[in-house]
Amino acid sequence: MVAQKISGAEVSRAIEDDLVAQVSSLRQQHPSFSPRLAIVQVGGREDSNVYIRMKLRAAERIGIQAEHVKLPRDITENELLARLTELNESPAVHGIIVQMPLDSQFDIDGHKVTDAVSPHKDVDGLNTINEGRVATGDMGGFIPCTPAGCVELIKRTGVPIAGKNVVVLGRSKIVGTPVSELLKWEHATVTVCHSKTRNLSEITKTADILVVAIGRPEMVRGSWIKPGAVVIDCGINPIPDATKKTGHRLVGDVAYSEAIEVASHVTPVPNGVGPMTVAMLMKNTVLSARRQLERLLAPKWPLTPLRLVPVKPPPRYLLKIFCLNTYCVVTLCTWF
Ligand SMILES: Nc1nc(=O)c2c([nH]1)NC[C@@H]1CN(c3ccc(C(=O)N[C@@H](CCC(=O)O)C(=O)O)cc3)C=[N+]21
Repeated sequence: MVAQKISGAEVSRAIEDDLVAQVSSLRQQHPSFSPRLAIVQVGGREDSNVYIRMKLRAAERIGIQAEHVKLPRDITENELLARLTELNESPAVHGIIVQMPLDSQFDIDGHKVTDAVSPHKDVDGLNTINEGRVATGDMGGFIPCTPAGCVELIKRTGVPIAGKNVVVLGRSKIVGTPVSELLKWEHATVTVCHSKTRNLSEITKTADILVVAIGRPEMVRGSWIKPGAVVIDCGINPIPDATKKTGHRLVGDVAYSEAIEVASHVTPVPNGVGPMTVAMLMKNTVLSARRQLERLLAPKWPLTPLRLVPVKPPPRYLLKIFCLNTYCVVTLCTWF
């Protein structure tokens, strides 16, 4: 049996076409409105540059204004957090992502950074609030892009997820953990494996659907895969290849040529999960823009007049003086 290749490139194009239509209908209703995405990069990792370029190009194709906020390697944590606050507060920005991993001179806490992005603009779905929503089955926040792309690809195979045995290799914040939760809420029975898991290949052989995100080139061999399984490969590993102009080529975490002989469906690398990550980021950005527009236009009566006046509560000492005054006046009035 030779597996079917699941083309992420094709599916992501279809998603983009749909987004183009959504953006143009938004523009028709509100001509001055444009969805806007800020991509924050600390330092200049070569792989991040490539991914960001992919995101900028996709945004341009769709009609999303993307802004590449490039910050130096020696930026401090506080400066970075301040920059994120500015973007959170800017009404023109609908989506914010901080490209991971940070290429910083300092030891910046990645969780703190992703949590500094407002949950309303967290189109990467990495804020703890959005992660928590996904974990508890509330899909009303933002769903992380690579995991959302994986689920979309599985659904497009037509293979039902409910009741299936899913094995996820990897427990990262960005892929392994959220993809296992999404599939759990799609009613699969999910096993999560990681670096300390014993008898890995025995467990992967039980998977009807195998999702791999471990970052080791071609680690999953054909013999690890159950015949007829769906295999989703999230790995992107450059390996030296003298025949290429760049001196390297990309391989996944799965040995593709072996998997294709055993599985029913396999995602290739490149043109598998990678383009889906980008498409889902664009989808979340358009969703975020629409939500923010709706919030802006929602009728706020009877609070509207109050909102028009920026009311600041008076300082405590003024309140005290006011109370004391009232007390004196009332007391004096009762005396006379
Ligand atoms: N906060 C954050 N959000 C991310 O979404 C995020 C991140 N950090 N860190 C790194 C990963 C990786 N990632 C990819 C984006 C595009 C391709 C992509 O388009 N890949 C092409 C090939 C690209 C190439 O030629 O190198 C493909 O697979 O066909 C892959 C991977 C986003 N990531």
